[in-house]
Amino acid sequence: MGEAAVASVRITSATVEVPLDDSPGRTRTILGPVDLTLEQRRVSVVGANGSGKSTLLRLLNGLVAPTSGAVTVDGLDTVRQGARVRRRVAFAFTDPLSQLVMPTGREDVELSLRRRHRSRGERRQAAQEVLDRFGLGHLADQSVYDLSGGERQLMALAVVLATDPALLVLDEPTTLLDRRNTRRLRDLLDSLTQTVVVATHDLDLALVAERTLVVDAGRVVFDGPPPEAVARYRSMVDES
Ligand SMILES: Nc1ncnc2c1ncn2[C@@H]1O[C@H](COP(=O)(O)OP(=O)(O)OP(=O)(O)O)[C@@H](O)[C@H]1O
Repeated sequence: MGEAAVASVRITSATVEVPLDDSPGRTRTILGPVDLTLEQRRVSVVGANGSGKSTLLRLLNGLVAPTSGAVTVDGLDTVRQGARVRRRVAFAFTDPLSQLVMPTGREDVELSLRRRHRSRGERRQAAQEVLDRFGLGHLADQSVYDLSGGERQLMALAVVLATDPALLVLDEPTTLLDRRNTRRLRDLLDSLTQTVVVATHDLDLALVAERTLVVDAGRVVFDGPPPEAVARYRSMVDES
């Protein structure tokens, strides 16, 4: 596999507001304003529960549209050019069952590959290669409901990586993984040529990045080297 170009993400004065249930017509700002240009191959995002990490991540492939401001990936606007953005940006959800829509992993990987390989035979072969690369070949035909949580999480990752996206966005990818599979996932991320943005509560995983964002109450409160970011986040947790 060749050295892929690093994806360029630009977030300009972006806010995300949601309606207030008890006050019709009024909104609450859950993120922003955020101004960021991400051009590193590995970016991690840390922050407490409810701080806004998932919302920030969801801006990157248009799953969430900014209420004000704009988000572009490689110059493509996530709202106006959403379909093109989503072909470049793969999003892996915390809950793998949000990702796995077919009865088996093999069928799910084949579904991911439907645009790339029109012929059934080619698609089957390409799917097998993806499954083998992830060490999931032996689980390919098992019902996704019968996989363990960790196996399911790895299968969901194989499904999103099958299309070879330019940018991979991972929302807490290790929550269901044991130590061995966490290490496997870390090695896998290491081996990827794609740009990866990962939100995580696993601070060891957060450290395997070139840049780390700390999110607190909807704001990016620190943006810099991972060790400093993790230290900053730890001190915030200790103070609270
Ligand atoms: N569609 C929505 N409508 C209302 N509130 C929302 C919506 N999406 C997110 N929120 C709220 O915005 C805040 C940030 O949520 P978000 O999921 O981004 O946090 P997070 O940092 O990813 O949390 P966690 O670590 O628990 O996954 C939370 O208070 C959440 O309840």
